[in-house]
Amino acid sequence: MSRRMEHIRNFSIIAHVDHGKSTLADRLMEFTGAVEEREKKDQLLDTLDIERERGITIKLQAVRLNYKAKDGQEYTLHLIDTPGHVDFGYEVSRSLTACEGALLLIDATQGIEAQTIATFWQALEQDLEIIPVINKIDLPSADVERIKEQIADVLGLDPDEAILASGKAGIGIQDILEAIVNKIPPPEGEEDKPLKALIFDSYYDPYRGAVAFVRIFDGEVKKGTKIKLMSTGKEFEVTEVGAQTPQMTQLDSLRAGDVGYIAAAIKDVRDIRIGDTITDAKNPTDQPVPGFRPAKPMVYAGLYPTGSTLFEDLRDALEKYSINDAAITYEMESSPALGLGFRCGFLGLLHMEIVQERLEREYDIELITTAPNVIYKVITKKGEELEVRNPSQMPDPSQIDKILEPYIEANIITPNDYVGAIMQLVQDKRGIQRSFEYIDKKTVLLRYDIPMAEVLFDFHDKLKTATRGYASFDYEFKDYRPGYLVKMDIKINGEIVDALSFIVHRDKAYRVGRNIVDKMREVIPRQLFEVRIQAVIGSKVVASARVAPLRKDVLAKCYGGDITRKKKLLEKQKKGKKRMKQLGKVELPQEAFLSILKAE
Ligand SMILES: Nc1nc2c(ncn2[C@@H]2O[C@H](COP(=O)(O)OP(=O)(O)OP(=O)(O)O)[C@@H](O)[C@H]2O)c(=O)[nH]1
Repeated sequence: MSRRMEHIRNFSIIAHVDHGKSTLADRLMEFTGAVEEREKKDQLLDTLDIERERGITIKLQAVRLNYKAKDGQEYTLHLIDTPGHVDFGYEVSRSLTACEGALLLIDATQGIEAQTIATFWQALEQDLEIIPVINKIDLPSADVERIKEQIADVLGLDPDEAILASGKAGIGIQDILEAIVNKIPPPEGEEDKPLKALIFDSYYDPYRGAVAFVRIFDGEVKKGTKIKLMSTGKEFEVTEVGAQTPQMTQLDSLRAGDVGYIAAAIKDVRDIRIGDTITDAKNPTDQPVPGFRPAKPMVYAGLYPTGSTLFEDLRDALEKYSINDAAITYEMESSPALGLGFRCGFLGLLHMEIVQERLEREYDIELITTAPNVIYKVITKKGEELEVRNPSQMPDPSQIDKILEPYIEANIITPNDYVGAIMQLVQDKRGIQRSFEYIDKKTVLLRYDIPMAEVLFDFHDKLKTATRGYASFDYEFKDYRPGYLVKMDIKINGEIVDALSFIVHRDKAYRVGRNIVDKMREVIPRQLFEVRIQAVIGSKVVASARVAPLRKDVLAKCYGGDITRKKKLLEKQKKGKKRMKQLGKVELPQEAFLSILKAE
């Protein structure tokens, strides 16, 4: 190891949502002079507006800090940010691979929560040096002793090693920096070996093209280096390397142990795959960083243009949008009911919401989204295995041997008073309890296997309601298991609307069918004729309802006189129509497509 590398430390901050990660990161930058107080913007690490609004970190980034330690030495610290949501779990694991250590932040008023444990395990798997930090000790309700017990009992770490801190009040900041320098080992690797760089994040920059955030394990990269992306074999010439300080700052080179960015006039962000290894095209490494896997969508939904948006507008918007989001997949799909649109794959529901919101806001697109669904695997009687991403494409039951559905492994942490309510809720979601463990006198860690389809929509909300917001929840994909599943179709005035078909467990089919038609009756506006809604399995009607026809024309109320009033009324009607889709004669609002999700 070179002397230079002895003075580098690479670390992340891991925490449950809202335990104060961004605030602490800002404080560390401020303390080390990376940002002046006056130029400090609200939470610098979260760049996109939408993230700021939602208070969630989506894109990983890496900031270089210079710290003069008490031992008199100058250190280069790389703070690697990790996304705070379960949809981005793979990205979290990749950014941890780029580090040698992690600060495990625990809110002193909340204690250990589900995501604390999930990220702790991820950090352990990567063999990171973990420094526990008890945060928000400035709050009167901080209970440091309780947190210390949890650190010992649940995480098996030495509670005396925990640093007491407050990102907000600026307490313990220097202690944290000293611990980073003294406890986290410097990076290993060799500058003389062929280039080996792990991509842990990417983004699209209008000037630089697609930019890769990397950790260099071996070798060196600089402007002019011909690089190769190992998963695809594609080659590019580097135009710029640098680090965020936190501004994008150009450097002469990045060498073993460093963290920074590489730009190489790459037009498509999909060429920069998170987890992939970059090497020198002329002198390649023989061993990529292990653990690469392509981003895999877990949830699919149909996106269809509506209102004044045309199919071409949506296609253009998706093309532009996906330049900046390598995780989204989309392919054209044609629905007899909705016309031309796209079947899009997302990492999870949050990812889907973000995409939808950004398409609407940044590209001025009006959309109808069909209910999201998981990917089913179908084993046919002939023994073939099919992947079904759109329920309406489920093969005929006579050809199906088995349908398999994805399961997640969920961790729920809750005060013991709510255990009964949670068990009830999870049972209703077809969950299977795996373990039950007290993590302190009043707090329980429950582990379940639950079909992913059951937690897709409102599980988190229901859990929060059932526990008055006290329980926390985290999950990861586990495996595929056979389920007693059937396809349910919805008929509107006798016609099946393919975009409303979905897969349901046989035991719940009647209840769900009933609830859906009732829900749809509420949301479908009255029209000039009767609208009949039926839920059917094959040819069997499970439930039905009707929306009575409108009697009066809306304008009839105006007695033909007042023009402005008439205009206003028409205006109002137009607005109400915004997210409607015409199906033959019937108009369906967006809510009707999502009724399925609320029909449990
Ligand atoms: N009293 C007090 N409040 C804090 C402290 N640190 C953060 N907060 C507050 O806690 C809330 C969450 O802080 P963030 O820094 O946004 O938390 P985060 O963990 O980055 O949240 P995500 O990015 O959503 O994961 C904010 O309202 C902060 O002002 C602290 O040390 N003391």
